[in-house]
Amino acid sequence: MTPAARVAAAIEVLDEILAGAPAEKALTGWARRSRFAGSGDRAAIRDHVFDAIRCRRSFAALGGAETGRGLMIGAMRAADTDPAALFTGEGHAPAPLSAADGQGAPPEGRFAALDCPDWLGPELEASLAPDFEPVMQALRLRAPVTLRVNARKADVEEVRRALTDEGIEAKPHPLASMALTLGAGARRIGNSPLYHEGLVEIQDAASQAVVEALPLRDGQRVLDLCAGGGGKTLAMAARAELDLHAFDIAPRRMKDLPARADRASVRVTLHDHDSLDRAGTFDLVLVDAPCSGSGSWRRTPQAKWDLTPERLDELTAMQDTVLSEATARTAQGGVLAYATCSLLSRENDARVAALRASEPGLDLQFERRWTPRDGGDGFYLAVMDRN
Ligand SMILES: C[S@@+](CC[C@H](N)C(=O)[O-])C[C@H]1O[C@@H](n2cnc3c(N)ncnc32)[C@H](O)[C@@H]1O
Repeated sequence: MTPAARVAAAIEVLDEILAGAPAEKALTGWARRSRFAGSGDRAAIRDHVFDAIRCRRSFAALGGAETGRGLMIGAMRAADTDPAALFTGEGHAPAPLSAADGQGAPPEGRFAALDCPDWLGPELEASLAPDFEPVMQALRLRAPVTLRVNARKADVEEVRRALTDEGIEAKPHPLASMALTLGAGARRIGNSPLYHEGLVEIQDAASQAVVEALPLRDGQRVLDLCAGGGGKTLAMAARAELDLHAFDIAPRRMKDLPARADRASVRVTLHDHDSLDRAGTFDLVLVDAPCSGSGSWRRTPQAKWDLTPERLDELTAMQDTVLSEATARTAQGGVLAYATCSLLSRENDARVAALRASEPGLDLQFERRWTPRDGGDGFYLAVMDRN
């Protein structure tokens, strides 16, 4: 496909997303209908689409309309490229610009220029203080692909060399000891034997840093109470000889965890409600809570625009519920760890303060925050001792 045909395809996909389709579904649907497209085309179209969703507000202003076409015109203007170069109408290119496209103008106001929803801007700014603008700018850019080397099976240097032999550039990431950030060739990682044999997992560097900060020791009985796909479960398993248990309120989210654990050569006991109730208390309980995901908006940019004040209220209520469940499952003398990939104080330290006000006997050992400026997703971690 020509560069212009890729832009035309991105416009088609973006229109579906703006009409309410989830981004992944719209991209997969387009790929199924377009067998002529190669993997390079699909990757380029995906990049156009995700870049445009991340910068939806500013690109729509620059492009003169919040449509697929307007966003792609805006994207080109944001990159100081004349859209007329690709909007030619020739072959499969988008139609030439006309009066109907409007003029476009720079986004009005600070929050619009930062691609931040107006209603959330003040709260994000209060939470991030002087980091607000640089963090919002960072959220407008693509996130790197980062691997976690499975310490049970390999070391970082050995994996880096093997990746180089496969033509995939990789370099250590400063946030976590087992993290490798991929450069050229990153898209090939899904086909790499290193991945299929469980030597590496794809995991954000700050997500790895959260697990590295946990006070894990051999022999502990540990519960990952919000296990989801098990990213942090497996990272914990690689750190120490644990008696490791996993639960998620939506059990289907854990469906790949047994196969992933096998591949990584670790053991995890999966629970349903009944077995968890019979399992007693744990030396360490990790709550990787459902949240706004504001720290990972680079990867899931649609979530930035879909979040509403009502949904944020629901999420904080869920965080309080899961934290009080987790406290009850933490042994006396044990550790309760609370993590989110949110940048909002309301979902982070404010939830910990509310919990400690209602549950006496929880001492705060430490809190840490990461933002995309550190090179990974935004994360928050609080580690508490239960006395
Ligand atoms: C941020 S995700 C977890 C991601 C996962 N830990 C990882 O590293 O891949 C939050 C998870 O919490 C689950 N969840 C929400 N409320 C819960 C509850 N009350 N108890 C247990 N899990 C819950 C959701 O289904 C979701 O899978």
